[in-house]
Amino acid sequence: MVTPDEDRVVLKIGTTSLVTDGRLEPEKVERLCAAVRLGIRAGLAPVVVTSGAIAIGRTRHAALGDANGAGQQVAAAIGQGLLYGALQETFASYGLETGQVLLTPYDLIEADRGERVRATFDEMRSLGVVPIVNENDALGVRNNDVLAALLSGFLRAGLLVLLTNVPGLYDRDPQLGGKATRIGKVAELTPQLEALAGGTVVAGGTGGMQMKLSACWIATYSGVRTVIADTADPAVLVAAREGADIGTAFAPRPVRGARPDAGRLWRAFRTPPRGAVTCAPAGLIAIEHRQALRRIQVTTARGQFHAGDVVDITGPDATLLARGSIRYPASAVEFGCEPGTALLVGSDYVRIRRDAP
Ligand SMILES: N[C@@H](CCC(=O)OP(=O)(O)O)C(=O)O
Repeated sequence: MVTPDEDRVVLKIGTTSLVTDGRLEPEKVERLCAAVRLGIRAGLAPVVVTSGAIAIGRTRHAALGDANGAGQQVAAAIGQGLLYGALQETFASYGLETGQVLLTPYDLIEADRGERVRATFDEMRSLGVVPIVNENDALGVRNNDVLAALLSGFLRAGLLVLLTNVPGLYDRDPQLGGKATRIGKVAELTPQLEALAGGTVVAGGTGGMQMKLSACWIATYSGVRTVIADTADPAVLVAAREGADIGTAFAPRPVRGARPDAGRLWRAFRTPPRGAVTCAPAGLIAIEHRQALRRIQVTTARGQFHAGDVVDITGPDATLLARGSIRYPASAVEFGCEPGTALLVGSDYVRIRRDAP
């Protein structure tokens, strides 16, 4: 059992907040260092997650300008050393020792790797070394918003700050024109809110607002308060920690019992569902109480899923209630299972709505 660590904060900064035309902008790096130093002086233990390796590597090697797949991974492999080297030097000029940690989500999901990751972060903290994290992109490029969210839950951080080049989440995509209003606080992230606001694209980054909202699902379901804010202010970390009105703040989701681990959250929010099962009334109650969903509590199954695949669990009106890994293939659900067979137990799924009907 890991205890919550309110002073630990994860600060994720995107490519556009550090890099312009394929080069690190010294002023932007200084602003990041200033934010981290202010946070440390206020008693926080920041963990920095930075992007930028791919953009820097593309500029360094002419053949990689618009490469995808393995070429993009090579760009990251070239750029990562340059990115970290420059960050380490600038942080040092602010009196801060840093250490580079390259991770994949699986390092947080798989138990034995996770233990070593945790030990490294704990030791860095006790030695006053600021971790500078990036995805280990040479092995496959995913997204740092999501990695930062998984890491914040894994470390039981008190706060996740996602820095970007927009001031927060808007009630409609500002790029569509017309009046868009920043949403200051989100008490509960819902699929409806995500659909409303999720189209906002962050130029130059890999994910845009949609990816940030995926990260918000993961972090808030891990019990971590999450703030999306722009990079303009070095006081951002302290302000976010104090609950000031900056960007968009997402309240952590109250969780009954054990918080979902990184693997369950990864499956619920980042693994495309291979099918869906529809609940009968008794199934709705089972999901509401995070109990096993049994065959008799399901009316229909859709999709060609296999045992272990991720499926949506929906109400009769197709409302998404939960998502998780089903224990039986579609064929067994349709024809073979005994009525009492548990298709998913409580630790196999994450409820998506707080108040399932
Ligand atoms: N890990 C990659 C960036 C991946 C990523 O999520 O980028 P961004 O959307 O700019 O935060 C890199 O260092 O270039």
